[in-house]
Amino acid sequence: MQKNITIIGTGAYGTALANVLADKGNNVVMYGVVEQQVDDISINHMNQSFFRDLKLNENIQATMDFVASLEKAEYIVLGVPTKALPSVLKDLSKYLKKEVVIINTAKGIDEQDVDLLSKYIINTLQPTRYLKGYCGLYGPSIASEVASREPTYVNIASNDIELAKEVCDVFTNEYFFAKPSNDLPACEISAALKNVIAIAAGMIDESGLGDNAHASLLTYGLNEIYKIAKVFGAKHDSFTNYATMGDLVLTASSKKSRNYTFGRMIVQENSAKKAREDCDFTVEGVGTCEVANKILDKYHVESKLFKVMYEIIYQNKAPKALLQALFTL
Ligand SMILES: NC(=O)C1=CN([C@@H]2O[C@H](COP(=O)(O)OP(=O)(O)OC[C@H]3O[C@@H](n4cnc5c(N)ncnc54)[C@H](O)[C@@H]3O)[C@@H](O)[C@H]2O)C=CC1
Ligand SMILES: O=C(CO)COP(=O)(O)O
Repeated sequence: MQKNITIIGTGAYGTALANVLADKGNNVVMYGVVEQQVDDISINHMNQSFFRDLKLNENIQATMDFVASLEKAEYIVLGVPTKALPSVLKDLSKYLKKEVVIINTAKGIDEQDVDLLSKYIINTLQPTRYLKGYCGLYGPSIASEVASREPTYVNIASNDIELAKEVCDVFTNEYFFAKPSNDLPACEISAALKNVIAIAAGMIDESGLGDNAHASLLTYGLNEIYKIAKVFGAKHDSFTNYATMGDLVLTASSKKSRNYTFGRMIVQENSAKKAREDCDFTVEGVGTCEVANKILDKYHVESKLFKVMYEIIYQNKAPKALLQALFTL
């Protein structure tokens, strides 16, 4: 049945998911803060800031009016980067007037409490009494491929498995396949941490270490992610699904990944500081690397990989320290 869905954010992923949901026959409204993107979507049925001349589903509407965008919403997709969530949640708390299901796509960790992002979102919205349920959508899904209607599998994770199944039905169409998971901590911690491994993979590949080293890093990285996710209650069985292994393999191997590309820039410029200054696109792994370091301290978890990535990105350690940490005795 047709659902009323509002997507917050007219960026790459929000737009790709708007297309998925509209192709399924849902009513989709996008809320954006960049006038040129909002106009491009509603007038030209394109979002050329991210997808050049790709034609989007013509039924997608876009607006800069936050209150109007929420009017009919039954489901709200959070399609903004982690750092934009506090302001979006503040506005939602103020303007929500009816019950909604929240579907978060931001891949991050709550920096303030060093805890699950889902906890932060739920705790912020629960006092409104309009939070009907919460899911996270994670998986190997480069936005441009999703927008081009290339086949993609993701997990919809929720503590309420019946809700996860319901939301899977809302998203699944002939090229986008959503599968339910009840392991929110595994899916969301992995979705965040894999971006740091993707930066490391870009560094390893740009250093010309070869495919063996690349695969070794991914294996090492998946084990380190599990070690950290366990602290939040993640189950080992969940580490072969789309949100965990799938997204790690993709993001740490694809030249279309921004985190991976940023890792290559670090080696090209021989400085993470310089790469950060030159980087003008969203790289969630940079912020996540800092919170990951706080997790190691707070929960007394040891991780050579996350530690050295923190030192490289935040403490000016030379990029070659990654190779020394992982590939020397
Ligand atoms: N791009 C991709 O392939 C995928 C991205 N993701 C995740 O989705 C999240 C969003 O990423 P992207 O869409 O790629 O980022 P993006 O950089 O393409 O777009 C971010 C959008 O958020 C908007 N925005 C920022 N603050 C806002 C606010 N307060 N209110 C409304 N809109 C606001 C910006 O105007 C921009 O349109 C990230 O956490 C990312 O890791 C997940 C899967 C795939
Ligand atoms: O998370 C992603 C694919 O699933 C997108 O990765 P990047 O943010 O590195 O482009």
